[in-house]
Amino acid sequence: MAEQADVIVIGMGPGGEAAAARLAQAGLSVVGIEKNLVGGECPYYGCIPSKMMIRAADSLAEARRVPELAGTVQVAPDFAPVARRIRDEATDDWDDTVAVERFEKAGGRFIRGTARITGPRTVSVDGQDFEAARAILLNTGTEPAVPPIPGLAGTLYWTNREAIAATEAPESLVVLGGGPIGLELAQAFARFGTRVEVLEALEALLPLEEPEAGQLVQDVLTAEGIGVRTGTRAERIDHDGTAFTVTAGGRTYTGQRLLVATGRRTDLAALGLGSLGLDTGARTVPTDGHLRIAEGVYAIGDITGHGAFTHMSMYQARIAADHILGEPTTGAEYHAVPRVTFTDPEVGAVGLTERQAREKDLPVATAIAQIPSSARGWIHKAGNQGLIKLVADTGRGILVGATSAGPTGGEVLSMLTLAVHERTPIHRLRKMIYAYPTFHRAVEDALGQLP
Ligand SMILES: Cc1cc2nc3c(=O)[nH]c(=O)nc-3n(C[C@H](O)[C@H](O)[C@H](O)COP(=O)(O)OP(=O)(O)OC[C@H]3O[C@@H](n4cnc5c(N)ncnc54)[C@H](O)[C@@H]3O)c2cc1C
Ligand SMILES: NC(=O)c1ccc[n+]([C@@H]2O[C@H](COP(=O)([O-])OP(=O)(O)OC[C@H]3O[C@@H](n4cnc5c(N)ncnc54)[C@H](O)[C@@H]3O)[C@@H](O)[C@H]2O)c1
Repeated sequence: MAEQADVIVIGMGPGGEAAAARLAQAGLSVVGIEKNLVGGECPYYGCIPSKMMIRAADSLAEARRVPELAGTVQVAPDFAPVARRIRDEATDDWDDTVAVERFEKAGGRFIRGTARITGPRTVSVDGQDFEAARAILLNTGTEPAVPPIPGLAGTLYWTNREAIAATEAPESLVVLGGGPIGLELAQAFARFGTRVEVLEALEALLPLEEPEAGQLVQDVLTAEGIGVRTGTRAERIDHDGTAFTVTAGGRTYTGQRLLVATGRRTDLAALGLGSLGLDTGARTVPTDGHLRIAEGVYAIGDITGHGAFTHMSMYQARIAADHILGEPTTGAEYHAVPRVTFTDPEVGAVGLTERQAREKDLPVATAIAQIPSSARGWIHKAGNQGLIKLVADTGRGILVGATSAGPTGGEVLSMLTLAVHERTPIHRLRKMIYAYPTFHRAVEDALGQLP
């Protein structure tokens, strides 16, 4: 006999956890099922601990800038406080007791296990059956995608999970993948003294973002002593018990550790989506405006393919929960998705890149302002690399995309996110007052270059 609930939440990543708690607080009976840790990738292996590592690494980089600005300083990196902070403050030693109790206090029923959908309303968890009267909500996220490179399987390579749990910075590290995970961790470890090589298969770092941003990050990483090889796909991995050797493009790269940061994968087949008549071979699930994938079945987060970000998971959770509760909701909009890669300089972006805008056949104009040429960038001096790039739709006279790279580039992004989200006319943006001397005044410089 299946146990009844109003809502069954499968996978409690950031959005699933938030939606499950909200629905329970609203008085629905909610079963939340999680096979690993409540909260998902972000608090235990992703955003939060990686940003703690980056915060510490950036403090070292700032200290190293002192000679150019303010005298002398001796820098002796120690990874122990970072590892301790990640273990004690971020992850509670990878223990989710507090999160489980928070959900239970909200009125939810928690089940630890791997769930599988068995029908439009039914779910099975390791032999235990549940039936949802109102909705099933999927938030099962992604796992590291490990490419089938000869020699890799069976070695003790790192994914983000092992890198985040590191107790010391390795002497040397080869990073496969020049996306956000690879670059954030490459720079953080390098600033602690690790000798780092980054191998990226495509011709640019951060290939999904503007090429100017990828080039900027490549220049900065190279200047910091990180080896960056673009257009370099790993062909073979050897491990002799102490070091990894990666063969790529006729050369070899050696590291005490190997970080595989080559993207993420979903496993929709294992979730039982076939029982809903959905394509189990797909990497993501198509959702309607209210995040439904079938009548009474909702999906949120990375599996929806609208951007693998915690803020996307939380945004979609709000809409799905509103809809399940029958509250008014306008549906999801994706024209102004912000994202920030927390390298130094931070690379923030929103909406379309120039290439995406041209692929949509929009009448496109672009403008770039360099941060070092702005008053604040010039004052800032050491560590001032960055740029603002705007992508305008000249037909509608609005910004459809923007990149903000630089010191606090992710914070400067906020005004650009608002402009793209609200489709604010460019002539209105030009009439705003921009505080002097801020980094965001470079936005005004770039606006001035648009036709
Ligand atoms: C190193 C790193 C750094 C990142 N930094 C940032 C950042 O700075 N900012 C940002 O916005 N994003 C960042 N991300 C991305 C972010 O972590 C994810 O987008 C975020 O966690 C949202 O994912 P999700 O909601 O889809 O679910 P996830 O967080 O992936 O959680 C899904 C949960 O579902 C569970 N699950 C899966 N299948 C089942 C099943 N069948 N039964 C029961 N449970 C199941 C899993 O165990 C997991 O706990 C980072 C990711 C990584 C790896
Ligand atoms: N700050 C943030 O918001 C943040 C930080 C980290 C991760 N994330 C999220 O997590 C997701 C996954 O990040 P990611 O960096 O793993 O994935 P990604 O897909 O963005 O980047 C992976 C990179 O690896 C390269 N690659 C693939 N196979 C390769 C090979 N064999 N050899 C060398 N390079 C190879 C790809 O060309 C790509 O550039 C991102 O899409 C992002 O949404 C976000």
